[in-house]
Amino acid sequence: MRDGRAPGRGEQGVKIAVVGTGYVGLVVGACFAENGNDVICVDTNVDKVKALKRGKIPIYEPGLEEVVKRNTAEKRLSFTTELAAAVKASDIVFIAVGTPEAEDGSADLKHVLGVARDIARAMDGYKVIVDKSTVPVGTSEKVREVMRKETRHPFSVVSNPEFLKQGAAVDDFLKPDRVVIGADDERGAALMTELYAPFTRTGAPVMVMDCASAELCKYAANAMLATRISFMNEVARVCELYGANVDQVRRAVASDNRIGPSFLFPGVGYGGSCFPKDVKAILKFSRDKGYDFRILDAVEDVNAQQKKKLLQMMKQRLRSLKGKTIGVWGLAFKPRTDDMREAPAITIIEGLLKAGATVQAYDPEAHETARRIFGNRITYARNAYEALKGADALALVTEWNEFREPDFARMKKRMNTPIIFDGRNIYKPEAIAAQGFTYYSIGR
Ligand SMILES: NC(=O)C1=CN([C@@H]2O[C@H](COP(=O)(O)OP(=O)(O)OC[C@H]3O[C@@H](n4cnc5c(N)ncnc54)[C@H](O)[C@@H]3O)[C@@H](O)[C@H]2O)C=CC1
Ligand SMILES: O=C(O)[C@H]1O[C@H](OP(=O)(O)OP(=O)(O)OC[C@H]2O[C@@H](n3ccc(=O)[nH]c3=O)[C@H](O)[C@@H]2O)[C@H](O)[C@@H](O)[C@@H]1O
Repeated sequence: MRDGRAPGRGEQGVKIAVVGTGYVGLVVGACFAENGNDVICVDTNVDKVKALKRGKIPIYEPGLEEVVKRNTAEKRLSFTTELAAAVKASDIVFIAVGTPEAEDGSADLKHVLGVARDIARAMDGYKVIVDKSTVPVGTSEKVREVMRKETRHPFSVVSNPEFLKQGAAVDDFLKPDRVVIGADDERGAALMTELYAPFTRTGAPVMVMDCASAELCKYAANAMLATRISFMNEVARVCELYGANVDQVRRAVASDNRIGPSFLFPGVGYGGSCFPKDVKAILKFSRDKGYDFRILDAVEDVNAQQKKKLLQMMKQRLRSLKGKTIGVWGLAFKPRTDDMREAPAITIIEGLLKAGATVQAYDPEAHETARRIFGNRITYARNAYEALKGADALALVTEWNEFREPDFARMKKRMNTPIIFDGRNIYKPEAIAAQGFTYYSIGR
């Protein structure tokens, strides 16, 4: 302990280390500091740590820069590559490193278990080791085993899955719907409940359970949300076959209190770093025990088809894509992030290029990420209108706010032919037709 106090919340808050300073770790570290705790963020990426020390945030996440800068200035938040020193200086150590998809679809635990081993080697007394990364059921036990081999000091292993969404991460973390704490001993559970007390003043429940249940909560929640999306994408397909309007169907279905409105928007399929890999992982660890999670097989399959949907629509309506110029609005997997992991835009753009089209793309935040994927195989416009210069059609892939009410006359002037393929159903078909555009959307 840095000041000899018992672990837990004192006048200075809790001493915390967060290992892994990515989309989750940086938000978690900054927000715990915001609530008065003393946080050291650790990452092996030297450039990232250097940049953070200079106050440069490596990702785009609304509101994060302000929280990081304030807490760094007030010396509650610091950054390092030295894991051992950070562990020694902390009572609670969060593991927030990546758990990418392995070749067989399982979550690759090499980073999590490697960090657990390094933490154990650095221990100098009782610590709570908290797994924040999304990990399959049974991982807490694996973490315990790895650590027991390396240290004689006592420790608690806690599973504390994270439910934040990119683009709203700071808000989601500061005002969670619930906090899940998986703990197999009371000491760890009590310290974690105390740590989260300031986040649950508005009445959000802290749910304490065994580690296995906590680990499964995360996958069940993500898989349920992914299921709703694939379900509505299938409803949209049926709407197309019968000339029904998926917007009207969605609103009516959503108004049932038992169903609710969230995550029922049809589109170009779900992307991001989590739904695709987490659906695959739950399928895999269910199958490992001989259980076939059939619904999720379908969810995955529907999503893979849906990612190609806009491309198929363009191929069908424009006849040939060879030699055509397509303006693409939106590259990130969702608005308010620069992240393109598993983004539908990748499938769509690769398909367009393969078919011989030229792509002029615009995204408010994701150009740097996109350059690492496409290099100069596409062009990056300075604004939404520039992406339409001489375009034979617009493909709207991500529903950034700035695309919702564009200057249609200006768009038309820029385009070769005024055709819009809307992958997110953000425009009203009648209104667009009145502006003189030919308009195609999903399930309407
Ligand atoms: N991105 C999201 O919105 C959410 C992600 N999660 C889960 O949180 C975990 C982390 O995800 P992201 O933050 O998106 O990943 P990320 O890839 O953005 O960040 C991971 C960070 O860990 C660092 N790292 C890797 N090995 C390390 C080591 N040995 N020591 C120190 N640092 C190390 C990397 O350099 C990187 O900065 C994953 O399990 C993910 O499924 C959970 C909820 C939301
Ligand atoms: O485990 C995670 O990493 C996180 O995964 C998702 O968060 P995130 O991937 O950041 O973004 P979402 O808002 O869930 O969107 C995921 C994808 O679904 C798509 N989506 C979402 C909602 C909808 O109605 N339709 C739809 O196609 C989005 O466009 C996006 O591609 C979950 O919402 C978070 O609760 C969870 O913590």
